[in-house]
Amino acid sequence: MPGTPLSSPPTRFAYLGPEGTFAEAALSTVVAPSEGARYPQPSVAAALAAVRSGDADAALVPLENSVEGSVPATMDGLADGALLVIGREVFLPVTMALVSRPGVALSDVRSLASHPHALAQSARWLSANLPGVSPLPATSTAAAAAAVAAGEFDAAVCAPIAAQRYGLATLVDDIADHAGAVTRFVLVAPPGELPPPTGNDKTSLVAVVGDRTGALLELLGEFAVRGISLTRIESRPTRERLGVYSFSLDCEGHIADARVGEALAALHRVCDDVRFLGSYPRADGRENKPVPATAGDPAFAEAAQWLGAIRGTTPS
Ligand SMILES: O=C(O)C(=O)C[C@]1(C(=O)O)C=C[C@@H](O)C=C1
Repeated sequence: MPGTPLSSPPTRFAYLGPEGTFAEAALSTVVAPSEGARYPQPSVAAALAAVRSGDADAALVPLENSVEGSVPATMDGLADGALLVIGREVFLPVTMALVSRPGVALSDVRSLASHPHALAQSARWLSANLPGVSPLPATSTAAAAAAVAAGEFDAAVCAPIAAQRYGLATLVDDIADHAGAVTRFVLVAPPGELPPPTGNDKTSLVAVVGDRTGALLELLGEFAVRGISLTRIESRPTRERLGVYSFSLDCEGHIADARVGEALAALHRVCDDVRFLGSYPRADGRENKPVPATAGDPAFAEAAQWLGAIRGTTPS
């Protein structure tokens, strides 16, 4: 079937670097550090570009966080440019450590940096405990740790592994405002062969709806009438003009399932544009909702046969 990255296993992996990011930790859950080559990139856009140019086979990029929401660079990077398809999702629990050079005390911290998502996840702690310090954005949590090691800032918010990687000392080992935060990463690659259906899959897509009454309801209806549950939906500007949006969404099921295939075909008819971003095994430890008997593959096959018999195209 046309479409997944992982049938010829990727061996060259791009990820949001430098070494010590949460993205690297997520990649290690997909492929052992000893297997394959890893190419840390300065940004999500650069990681996606490395795959599009053929310098890497696949990229592991953050898609959303349970506290801070979606990662716009990934949403937009997958919605635009040459098609990249998700072959796998990874959920990584994230712990935010406050780190500094050895010998620096919390009371010495005058400057601090991290990835905006990490700063947002620790915002309350930082304003309560470092009220005079204005946090500065870095391209990643590990980039902030490396900058602290280089003397550019006094402290960084990063993964505990980044402190080890850059020889930093941990001032406070967990400053996250919400315990149990999780970041969802996706492994993307050029279209190839799809991962086979497992019975517990998700499908991702981006749909651009026209500026007309009921367009979003129409989009949602195509899923609802086929018994398909959505697991995420959010809007992004298309950047064309105000009022025209694309919807990035995940639904339960695999494109090989009749109901999902038919829903996407219906979207293709009613939306201005639909980009299929992959069907892959669900990895958040949850089970897809039971599919009503009227929405299962046998029901679709039986209905197609019934229609074919009426039209005289298949035997009754
Ligand atoms: O900076 C990193 O370490 C990343 O992997 C990026 C990222 C993100 O984009 O959300 C990943 C997980 C954390 O939520 C904070 C930052």
